[in-house]
Amino acid sequence: MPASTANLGPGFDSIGMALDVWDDARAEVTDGGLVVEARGNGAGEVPLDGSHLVVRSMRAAWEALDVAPPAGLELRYTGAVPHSRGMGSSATAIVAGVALATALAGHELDDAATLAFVNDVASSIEGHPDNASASVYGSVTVSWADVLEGPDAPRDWHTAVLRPHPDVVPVVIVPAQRLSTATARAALPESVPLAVAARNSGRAALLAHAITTEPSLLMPATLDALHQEHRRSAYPDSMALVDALRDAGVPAVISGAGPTVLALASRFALSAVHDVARGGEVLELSVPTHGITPMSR
Ligand SMILES: Nc1ncnc2c1ncn2[C@@H]1O[C@H](COP(=O)(O)OP(=O)(O)OP(=O)(O)O)[C@@H](O)[C@H]1O
Ligand SMILES: N[C@@H](CCO)C(=O)O
Repeated sequence: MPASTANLGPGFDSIGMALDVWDDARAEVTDGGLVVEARGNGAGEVPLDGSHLVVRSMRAAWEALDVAPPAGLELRYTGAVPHSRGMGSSATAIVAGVALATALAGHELDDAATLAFVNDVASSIEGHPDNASASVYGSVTVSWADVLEGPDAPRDWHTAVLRPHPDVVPVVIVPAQRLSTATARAALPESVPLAVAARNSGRAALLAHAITTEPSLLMPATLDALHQEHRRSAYPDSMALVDALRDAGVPAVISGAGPTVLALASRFALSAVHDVARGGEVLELSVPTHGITPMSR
């Protein structure tokens, strides 16, 4: 399962993009007991019992499938996605759990209906679909729920997959600082004025056009009115870097709930990103055109 970046500016809780950093998860049914092994990012930090996020996600998937969990389970997880940085680690882990459980229940992970199920269940567990859908499908994803109103209404999540323009190079600048999504979400207002929502809708629609077809419009297309300014005090250094990159002509945003910064650089602007972002961990990535990748043993 790949990492992901969410929002891309105005696509709050809707638009995501897969990033070429991969977690690896393997599971085997056993006669009894639970064994969890965690390697790489998260090792020594995440619980190794039934409260592990992947195990919880597997249980939720079996419940949604109306399938009894097996007597025993061995889970081996190797994490490359950094935790609590804005690169979708929790969604990657949730997608892994739902995908593994669905495969163990006998469903083929390259089947469109199975992927739609994994996408729906994983997005429901995460609470918003932007990261999960990108990890499921790869590429750029636009996700929506069947219901438009009522925060507690049951949702069925759906996703359209867009192919990013080949000139768009995602560059992430990953700070050492961590920020949990829950903390970042607590900084957001309950509601916004209609005029602000309308302006943001226009930018989000423009983003879908710019990232697929006309990258020269990415600067106006990545301007967000819903979340970044409200969270500025939670990641002041990242916002200063976003501002500096935009001043240098590079479309830059906060990646997900931060504090990682995402620059959507054209191939010609990569040196500008490196000049402005000097000091941070700068990773030039690609966008995988596939998400969950089943591997035979
Ligand atoms: N591979 C994993 N195994 C177990 N738990 C994980 C794993 N990956 C993430 N988590 C849990 O999710 C938490 C991070 O989730 P959080 O939503 O705060 O950040 P994120 O998903 O990395 O960033 P963002 O949602 O902004 O992209 C970790 O602290 C850990 O509890
Ligand atoms: N849309 C989410 C992404 C992080 O999980 C947010 O910004 O809170």
